[in-house]
Amino acid sequence: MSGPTAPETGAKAPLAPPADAVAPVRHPDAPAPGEPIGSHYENCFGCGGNQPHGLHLSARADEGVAVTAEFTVRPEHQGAPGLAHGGLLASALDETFGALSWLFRAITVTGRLETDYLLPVPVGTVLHLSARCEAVHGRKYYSVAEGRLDGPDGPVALRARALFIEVKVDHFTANGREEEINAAMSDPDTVKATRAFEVNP
Ligand SMILES: CCCCCCCCCCCCCCCC(=O)SCCNC(=O)CCNC(=O)[C@H](O)C(C)(C)COP(=O)(O)OP(=O)(O)OC[C@H]1O[C@@H](n2cnc3c(N)ncnc32)[C@H](O)[C@@H]1OP(=O)(O)O
Repeated sequence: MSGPTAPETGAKAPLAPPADAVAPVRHPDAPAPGEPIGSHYENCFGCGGNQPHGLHLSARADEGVAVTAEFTVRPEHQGAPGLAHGGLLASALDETFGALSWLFRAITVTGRLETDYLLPVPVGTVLHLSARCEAVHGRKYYSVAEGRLDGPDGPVALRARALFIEVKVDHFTANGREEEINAAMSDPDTVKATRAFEVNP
């Protein structure tokens, strides 16, 4: 019987940008600093309003190529009694990194995500997240994030690095289950969010 395979080492492994990576550019049509970044999909576990047990994370554009986000840890998010599940906290970071797409206006998906857990996060906490893109290399976007307890200046509970990879809309249409793809394509809000990326390649 074969067991899990470790992540690749070598070219795919590092989360530090290569020496010839460039600084990310804030798109001229990016939301203004402080402006909310709406949900990209109502059924998204991270930001959708249609997921009763989802994170309901709300993100805002920040200065530069950066975002802030908040979510409240609820009882359905527990791992140990009264504490948030670690994988769920990684989801919150993942969603926050995903929101950076609206700043540089390219659709990106998680290639790699690394999280340091510094403090336990109790149920009831309002987790304040922030993410910033540091560098771009071709289709690869290198970013950092952190999560603080109960305020933007609260204790740091999470630190993360991520590599997101740019994809086109057909990444979703070719791979997603047909019934959800068809429903999404008939939802004007999802189509509008998708078009924003298509007309700004
Ligand atoms: C109709 C409805 C529309 C809806 C419109 C919605 C739009 C808005 C959605 C936003 C959603 C956000 C939500 C939160 C973010 C998620 O949660 S996204 C979901 C989780 N992530 C995924 O499912 C991704 C799964 N992985 C894949 O699909 C493929 O591996 C990828 C990432 C697309 C890459 O595959 P590929 O396009 O064939 O590219 P590939 O040549 O392998 O790699 C490109 C480069 O990246 C590097 N790379 C790739 N993977 C890795 C890795 N794991 N580690 C290191 N380097 C890597 C390669 O080495 C290569 O480097 P270079 O050679 O260019 O230097």
